[in-house]
Amino acid sequence: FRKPTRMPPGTFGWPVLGELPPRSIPITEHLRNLKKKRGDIFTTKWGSHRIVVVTDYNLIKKAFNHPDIQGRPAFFSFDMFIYFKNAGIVRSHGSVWTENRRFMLRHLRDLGMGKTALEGSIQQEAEMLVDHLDKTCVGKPAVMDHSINCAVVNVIWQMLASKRYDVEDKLMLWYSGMIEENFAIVQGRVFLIDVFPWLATVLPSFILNKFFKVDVLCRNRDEIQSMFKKFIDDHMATLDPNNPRDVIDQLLLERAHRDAPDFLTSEDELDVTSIMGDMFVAGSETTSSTLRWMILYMAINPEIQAKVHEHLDAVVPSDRLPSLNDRNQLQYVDAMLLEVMRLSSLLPIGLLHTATADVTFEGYDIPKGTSVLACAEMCHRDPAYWKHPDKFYPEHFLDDEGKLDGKKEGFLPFSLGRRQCLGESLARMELYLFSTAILQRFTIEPPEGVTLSTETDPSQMIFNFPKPYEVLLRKRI
Ligand code: HEM
Repeated sequence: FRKPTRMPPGTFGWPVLGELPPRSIPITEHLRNLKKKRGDIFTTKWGSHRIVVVTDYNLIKKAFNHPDIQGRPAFFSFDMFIYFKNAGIVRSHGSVWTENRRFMLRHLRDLGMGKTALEGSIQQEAEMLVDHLDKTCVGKPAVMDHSINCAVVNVIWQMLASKRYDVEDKLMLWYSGMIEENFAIVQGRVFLIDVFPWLATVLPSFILNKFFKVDVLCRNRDEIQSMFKKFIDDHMATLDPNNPRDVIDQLLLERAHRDAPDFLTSEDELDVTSIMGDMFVAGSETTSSTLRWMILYMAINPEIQAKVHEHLDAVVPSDRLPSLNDRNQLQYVDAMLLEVMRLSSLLPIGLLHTATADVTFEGYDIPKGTSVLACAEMCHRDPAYWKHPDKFYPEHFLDDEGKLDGKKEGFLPFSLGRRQCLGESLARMELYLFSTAILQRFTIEPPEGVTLSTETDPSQMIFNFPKPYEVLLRKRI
């Protein structure tokens, strides 16, 4: 229970409990309080997990590039989705992670991530989204949720399985509902099992189900697994090795070299379904929540919205959607989007890494198995990097000549280093194309008499999701 002296300053707190973060204040505020007493790098303990917290941008960069700080902690609510095996990308480690990550990066590149090949499918979704909002939300207070999720999820469906679903499609509604339910459970009481993993083995199943909703998570996981398996079987039955259609085809062709062409080992099958699940989970709620933040910040900052409209109107004719070709002339819009990501800090503490060997870092010991936590939101609000840390100020990302400066010190919404977000280019492209399509068509306002707030729920530690809100859309073109 006692912290080894050569670990960074701090304490392991109470026996068994450690120093659990209070759920009544935001996690960044809690860590900022500890930093004041302990410094830029310090030790804490959440239940059974020893954690080294890194608050300084340059130290985070160094830590997350360290080859032995690339593992993931064993968290029940994460690992149950891969049946406690080493599979997929987000939660895998060692050679499984290296191979799967390399595969996905290569194929996303081949499919044109960050370039123009995906542009058409994102624009198609953007057009359907604005048409849907036009029909259902104009002129009255409306909640922006399912249709935005649907547009973003369709981009992933198209990329993985050459499929898309309408906003009212049963499968889309079922899938979105299930993902929403999983996020709510994972950010809730199940955190206690994450930090005290032994609870899962000692508590009777009726308590695990009643209080932690473990049965709901397991049911959702198994249903998603069967759906993915069906897609894999359909792809296997129609696969043309000379003409791969999508990521599933590419994955099957890659795995087929290992065995017979129409056969996947159960290990490979779990790996393929886990990669699919990772792309959906990591790539949908993140992007759609950032879009919801953008809409909220635009409603709250009408002068900035007016400036975005001015830039869009000057560059893009009203009879077509904004495209990647316009992007160079719409640097203010990109700066606005980066500012949305800075202030919202969707993943305030990123995803935890783990030391896979004993590491010496900055003169301190980080024993094997210790987690390393990067304080992204703290960097995003640090006055050392930002002129107006708590203000919505797109100029943070523009130089004196109004040119975009997107690689700012202190900015890490996609994390840094070897495990940096794999979908960053895709996410940036989606945020740009969806946001410009929405802002070209609509003006966003708070409903009359309503003051919108950017406050988040402090009990949600992993994601800073915007609280549900309503806005008023007015048609511009
Ligand atoms: C605004 C949108 C997004 C944000 C803010 C975001 C942020 C992040 C962050 C902070 C991490 C953790 C990196 C680390 O462990 O250090 C991450 C990992 C990851 N992201 Fe994203 N992400 C976004 C969109 C996407 C998209 C669109 C995809 C793919 C379709 C994606 C796929 C992944 C994957 C696979 C990982 C795990 C990487 C690994 O463990 O090697 N993300 N993301």
